[in-house]
Amino acid sequence: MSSFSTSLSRTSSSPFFLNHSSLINSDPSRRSLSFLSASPQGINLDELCVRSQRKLVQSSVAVGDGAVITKSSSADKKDGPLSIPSQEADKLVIESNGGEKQSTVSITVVGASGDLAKKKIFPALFALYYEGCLPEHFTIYGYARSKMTDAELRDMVSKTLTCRIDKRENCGEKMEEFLKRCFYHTGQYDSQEHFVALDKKLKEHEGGRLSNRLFYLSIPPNIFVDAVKCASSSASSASGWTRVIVEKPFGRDSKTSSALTKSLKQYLEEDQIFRIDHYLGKELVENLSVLRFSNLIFEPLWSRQYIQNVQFIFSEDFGTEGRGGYFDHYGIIRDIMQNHLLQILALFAMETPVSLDAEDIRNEKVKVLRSMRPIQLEDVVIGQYKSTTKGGVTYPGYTDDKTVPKDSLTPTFAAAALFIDNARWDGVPFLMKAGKALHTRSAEIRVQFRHVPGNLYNRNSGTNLDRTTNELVIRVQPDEGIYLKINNKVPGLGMRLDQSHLNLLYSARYSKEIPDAYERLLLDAIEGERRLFIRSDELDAAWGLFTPLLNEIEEKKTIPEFYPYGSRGPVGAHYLAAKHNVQWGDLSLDK
Ligand SMILES: NC(=O)C1=CN([C@@H]2O[C@H](COP(=O)(O)OP(=O)(O)OC[C@H]3O[C@@H](n4cnc5c(N)ncnc54)[C@H](OP(=O)(O)O)[C@@H]3O)[C@@H](O)[C@H]2O)C=CC1
Ligand SMILES: O=C1O[C@H](COP(=O)(O)O)[C@@H](O)[C@H](O)[C@H]1O
Repeated sequence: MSSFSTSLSRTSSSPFFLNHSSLINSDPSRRSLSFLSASPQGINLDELCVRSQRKLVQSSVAVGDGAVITKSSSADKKDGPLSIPSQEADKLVIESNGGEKQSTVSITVVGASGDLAKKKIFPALFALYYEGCLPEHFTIYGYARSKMTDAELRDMVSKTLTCRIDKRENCGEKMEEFLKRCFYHTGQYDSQEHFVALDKKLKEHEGGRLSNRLFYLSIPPNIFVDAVKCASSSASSASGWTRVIVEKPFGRDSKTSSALTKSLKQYLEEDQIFRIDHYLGKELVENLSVLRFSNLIFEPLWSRQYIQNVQFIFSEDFGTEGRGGYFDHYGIIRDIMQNHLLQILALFAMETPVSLDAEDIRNEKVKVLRSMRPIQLEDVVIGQYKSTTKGGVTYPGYTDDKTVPKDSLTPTFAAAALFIDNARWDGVPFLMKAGKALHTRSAEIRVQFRHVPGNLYNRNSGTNLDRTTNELVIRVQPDEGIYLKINNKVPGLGMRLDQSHLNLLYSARYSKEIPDAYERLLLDAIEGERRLFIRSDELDAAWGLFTPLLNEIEEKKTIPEFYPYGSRGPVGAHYLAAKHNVQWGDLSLDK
C-alpha cells in the first residue's frame, strides 16, 4: 500500500491524520519538502491532504514572497443527528492500530458510462487518491446499464485521468494503483436484483470492515428516484453511513423539485442527501467568505451603504454542443442562474453565520433567499444565439442542433436584476448575466462601490465619474484571481488620476494547482461535510424565487432576443443595467 493512501484520521480532538508523521517520513520526496511550511508540530501542512485546503494564508496583493501562514484551521465538522453512525464510522477509520474494526469507503458512480463520470468524477477521484485523500481502504464501482468488464471500465477511465501539473511524480504508477481499485457492475437503475448483486460485490471488497458507502448519481434526473430506491434498499451499508450525491437538475420548478425531494426522502434522510452545485466547490467561491469575514477592510463595506451594485457573470464561448436535448428542457435560467449564480449570491450576501458549521451557513443563506423580492419580467432580458460566420467559419445557431426543436424559444442567455429586501441590501441591484456561445469563457463576481462623497479629486479624474468608483473583482475562472480597482495618481509632476489594480493573480501567488470543484465536493461528501451542498429548504427558496418568472416567460411565450454566436450577447442586457443605473463591469477595458 502506498504511503499516500494512509488511513483518513479525524477525531473530534484532531482534525489531521493521526499517522501523518509516518506519511511524511516514509516518502523521501515529501520529506525533502517538509521544511517549507512546517506547522508548530513539525507537520508539513502543504503535504497533508485533508483540509490543508482549509489553511488560511495571508496574501499580499500583487505578487510577492511576503505571505505569512497565519493559522491553520479546519472546519469543525459535526454531523446532523441522523449521522451519528457516520461520525462513529469516520472515527473508526483512524483506529486501525487500536484494535477497533477498520472502516472502508465504497464509492459507486451510478451512470459510470456517461459524460460527467468520465469528464469529472473519475478524474476527481483519481486526484484525491493521488493527493492521499482517500482512505486506505476504498473501492470504486462504476454502475450503468452498458455492458463493460472491469478492464473496459479501467480503459475508459484511464483516458480521462490527468496528472497534476505540479506533481507528475509517480503519476503512471499512481494511475495503475488507482485503476486496480476501480470495478464495474452492469445493472439496470430500477432493478433491486442488480443492486443486490452490487451489494454482494461491495461486501466482498469491504472484507468485513465497517462499511461506508457513497453513491454518486450521475444519471439523468428521471431515473434518480429509481436508483435511490434500489441503492437504499438493496445496497445500503449495514454498519456505517450511506450517502448519496445527487446531481442537478433538482426538478425544473417548485412543484417538480418538491416532488423529487419528497420521493428521495422516502428512501433517505435529508442528511444522507448531498445535492451538488459544483460552483460551490470552486476555489474562489469557497474563498468568498474568507475574503469577507477575515479581512477588516471588506466586511464593514459589505452593505448598501458602500456597495452600489453587485454583478454575477457567467459566460461560455461555446454553445450547447451535444447537450441540446437536455438544455432545451431547462434553458439558461434553470441551468445556471437558479442554482450556480443564486448560490453564489446567497453566500455573498448572507449575514455573518454563528460558525462555519454547515447548518449555520445554510441557515444564513436561506434567509437571504427568503428575503428576495419576486423577480419582475421587466427586470429580465432573455436571448438565444443564432448562427454566424466569422473569418470564413460558420458557427451554428442554437436551433441548428438536431436535438433542439426548430421553433424553440429556450433562452441560452439571460440577464436579470434581483433585489434583497433586507436592511443590509435594501435597494442594491444584484445583477446576473449568464450566457452560452458568447465571446469569452469566464465567471466572475463584481462588486461596484459607490462614489466617494465630495471627492476632492473629481476634477482630476476625467469626465466619467462612474469610472472612478472602486470595483472589487473576484474572478472565479479562468485565471483565478481577485483584484481591486483603485484610483491612483499617475506618476509625474502633474495631478492626474487613473484607475489601477491591486492584483492577486492566483497563478503568480500560489504554486499549487487549484483543485477541481468536484475534488473538493467529493472529499466533503466522504467526510460528511455538508456546508457546500444544498439543503432542501434552500432549494425550495431558490425555486420559489424563479418559478413564477419561468412560468411567466413560458406562458407568455416570450421571444428571446437573438444574438450572434461569439458576441457579447443581447443589447437588451445593457438597457436593463442602465435602468438600474449600472454598467456591466465586464465591458470595461480592464479585461
Ligand atoms: N455532463 C455535464 O457536464 C453535467 C452533467 N450534469 C448532470 O449530471 C448527470 C449526468 O450527466 P451526464 O453524464 O452528462 O449524463 P448522460 O446523459 O451521459 O447519462 C449518464 C448515463 O446514464 C445512462 N442513461 C442516459 N440516459 C438514460 C435514460 N434515458 N434512461 C436510463 N439511463 C440513461 C447512460 O448509461 P447506460 O446507458 O450505460 O446506463 C449514460 O451513460 C445528469 O443529471 C446531468 O444533468 C450536471 C452538470 C454538468
Ligand atoms: O452546471 C453546468 O455547468 C457547466 C459549466 O461549468 P464550468 O465548471 O465548466 O464552468 C455548464 O456548461 C453546463 O451547461 C451546466 O449544466
